[in-house]
Amino acid sequence: MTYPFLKGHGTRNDFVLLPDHDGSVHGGLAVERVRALCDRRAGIGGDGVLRVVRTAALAATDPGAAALAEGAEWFMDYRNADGSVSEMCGNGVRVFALHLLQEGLVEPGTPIPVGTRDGVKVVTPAGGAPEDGLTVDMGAPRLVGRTEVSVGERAWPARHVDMGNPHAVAFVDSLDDAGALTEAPGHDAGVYPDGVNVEFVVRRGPRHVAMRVHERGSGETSSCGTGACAVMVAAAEADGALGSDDDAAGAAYRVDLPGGTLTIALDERGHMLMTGPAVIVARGTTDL
Ligand SMILES: N[C@@H](CCC[C@H](N)C(=O)O)C(=O)O
Repeated sequence: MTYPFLKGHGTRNDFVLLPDHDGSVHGGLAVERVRALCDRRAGIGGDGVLRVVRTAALAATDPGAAALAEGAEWFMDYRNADGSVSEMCGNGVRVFALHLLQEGLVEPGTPIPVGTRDGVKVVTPAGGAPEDGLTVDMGAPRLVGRTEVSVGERAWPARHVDMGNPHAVAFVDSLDDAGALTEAPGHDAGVYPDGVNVEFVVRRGPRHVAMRVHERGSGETSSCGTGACAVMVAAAEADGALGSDDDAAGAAYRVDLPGGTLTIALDERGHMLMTGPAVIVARGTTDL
């Protein structure tokens, strides 16, 4: 059986998109199929899969997820490259919205609500061509507690940030300190029973940071949108810019990643607004 796919990326965090509007093709998206599609040598290659399904159609197989997406016609059913499910993908949701726009599945020029397992995220073209920039209302971050991460013999204090999915943000002296990142960094399994995305961060200037990320379920990636938001809020907190006179509200942080740059601001509601590019690079059919 062959079925359609697209390939896209946001700051080089890359995804295989599977159109499955009525849920009839990939209803129970199998772990093995996700792994085969994401395989960089034997498959299409990607950090994850974005199944494009109508929320109404998802209700038949995953009523819990569909209930979280009330009000959104389209649902981003996200899987990591190892087949595991995550609540949210910040780069993925921009690519997903671009796909909806390019296929005429949503009204151009209006905000696009996208259902996710972390609720509805609203995506808006930032001005100009949508490929150049889309802004996502990522909702309010939760600063949960303090923890520790490690690579080999080295350990760092880390901030536990919940962006719908779990993050540990560690400030380091150099991005090289994290080494090759071929394995998941050590972390407290009591704090993160379902695994964690780990960000290593350095300062580049006022409201300007750079980071690397090891993603749960995908390994080191070139970018992570939820991770960049977690880093921004940890940096703003460390700057004393949360809830003070020098409030971070409205002021954007620049977050450099190996795959590009994301801009993240906190609005007056405490919601994070993440802006970055999205690209569709290929489309075709596959029998993987
Ligand atoms: N790359 C994504 C995050 C994808 C999910 C993550 N690996 C997890 O398991 O939580 C992003 O851009 O946010």
